Amino acid sequence: MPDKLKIALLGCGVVGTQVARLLTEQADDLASRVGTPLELVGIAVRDLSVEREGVDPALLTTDAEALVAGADVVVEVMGGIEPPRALILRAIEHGASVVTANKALLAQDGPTLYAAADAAGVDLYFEAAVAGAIPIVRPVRESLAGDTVRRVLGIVNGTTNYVLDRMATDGLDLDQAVKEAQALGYAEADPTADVEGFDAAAKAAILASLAFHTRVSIDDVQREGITSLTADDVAWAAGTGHVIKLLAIAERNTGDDGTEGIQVRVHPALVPADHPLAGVRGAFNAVFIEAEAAGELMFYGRGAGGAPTASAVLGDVVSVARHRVLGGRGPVESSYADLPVLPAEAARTRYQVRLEVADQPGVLAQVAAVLAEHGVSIEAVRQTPAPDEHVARLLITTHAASERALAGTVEAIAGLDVVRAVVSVLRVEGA
Ligand SMILES: NC(=O)C1=CN([C@@H]2O[C@H](COP(=O)(O)OP(=O)(O)OC[C@H]3O[C@@H](n4cnc5c(N)ncnc54)[C@H](O)[C@@H]3O)[C@@H](O)[C@H]2O)C=CC1
Ligand SMILES: N[C@@H](CC=O)C(=O)O
Ligand code: NA
Repeated sequence: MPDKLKIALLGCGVVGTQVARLLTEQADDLASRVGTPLELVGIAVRDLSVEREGVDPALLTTDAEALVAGADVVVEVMGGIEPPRALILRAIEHGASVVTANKALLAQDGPTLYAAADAAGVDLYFEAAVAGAIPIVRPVRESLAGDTVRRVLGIVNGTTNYVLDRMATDGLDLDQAVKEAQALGYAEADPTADVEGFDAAAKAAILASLAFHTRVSIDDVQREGITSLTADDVAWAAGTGHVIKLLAIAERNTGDDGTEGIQVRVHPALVPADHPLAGVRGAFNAVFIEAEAAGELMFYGRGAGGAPTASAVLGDVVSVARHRVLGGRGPVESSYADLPVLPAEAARTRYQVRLEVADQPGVLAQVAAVLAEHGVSIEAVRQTPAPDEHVARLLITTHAASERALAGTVEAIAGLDVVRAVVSVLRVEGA
């Protein structure tokens, strides 16, 4: 048994500071759980002069390469693609186990890192990369390894969930709610990765790879953010018994030509108010899984923040450290299925389409005819009063239709003389 394990920490920001704190404060407990002491031997930072609360300045270094070369376990919480990618590969080359929270890197180039870890026989763990503190990587990779996952629906971005929640509860518009999220430290100064769905898309790619035993990169994920949503959309959703959530969706599906594959997408969707995901408020995350034998499962908790994310990182550190003490490595994600990622247009969903039309006889028949021509079946139509007596507002809910059919339908409806505006088109999920 090694007399201690040397831990190198790369990055000392929101997450890294908390990882350093927990490694120091819980040193005795961690040593007991692992079977040998964990010694934090250094922390790679950009700027040595920045004061970091609770962090021993003597541990700081700007030489990340040298730090990595001497470590047993490397914890990467720098973020971004380079230098983390090169440093992780270097750590693996030196025989170190790696723990990372870097979803952007894993979603872009995970297979290179997994292959390197396999070749070197070391662990590469990343629980914090998906839904922060929520144990989801390990349950999907290990606990559900004997089952067949059909579908994963996740609220995996805390910033956008907070923003949508504030729009729903207090009628804030998007900009106001984003500013609030920034003030509370949820959103970055540049919130693009959150509000445009890139962060959720990276997590969707990782989750889909694990759930379906295949390889999905962020480029395979159809992505739409929340920036086109208005306070009116959110209020309408409530009026129809729904809440709007930014969902990461990964599901098995069959393409138009009968090909079995998967679809992975991120977009805002109407979720029925009685669905478990509808109750996920504020900056919380949740992942809802439908598996053949297990049925429905939901994992809920904090998906962001220094301490919650550090909790997931430390859990991984203990796991990989235990493997080093006992010899060998832990379970890895299996990737054998080689399921194709099906084109987005073949995805089938129910939709709510809101229209403003001329309030005159025959309008409904014209709109219904267009839907019928495109093979889109209507589930319900509701007419609501409009401020102008010559205008009617229609809310059409469809049965499941393909994205392609719906897009053609909406284009044709927008071209009708009697249609003043297509106010919104939203998918309905989880019904
Ligand atoms: N903050 C959160 O709530 C969560 C973060 N993550 C992931 O954790 C990672 C870290 O995130 P945060 O701590 O929020 O970021 P941060 O920006 O607060 O901290 C990153 C730290 O790494 C340092 N750094 C960056 N490049 C460096 C370089 N070349 N050399 C030396 N130091 C360098 C920065 O100076 C900074 O101290 C990211 O991959 C992020 O996606 C994952 C889940 C939640
Ligand atoms: N920006 C993310 C946090 C990290 O995963 C979020 O808002 O959820
Ligand atoms: Na997690």
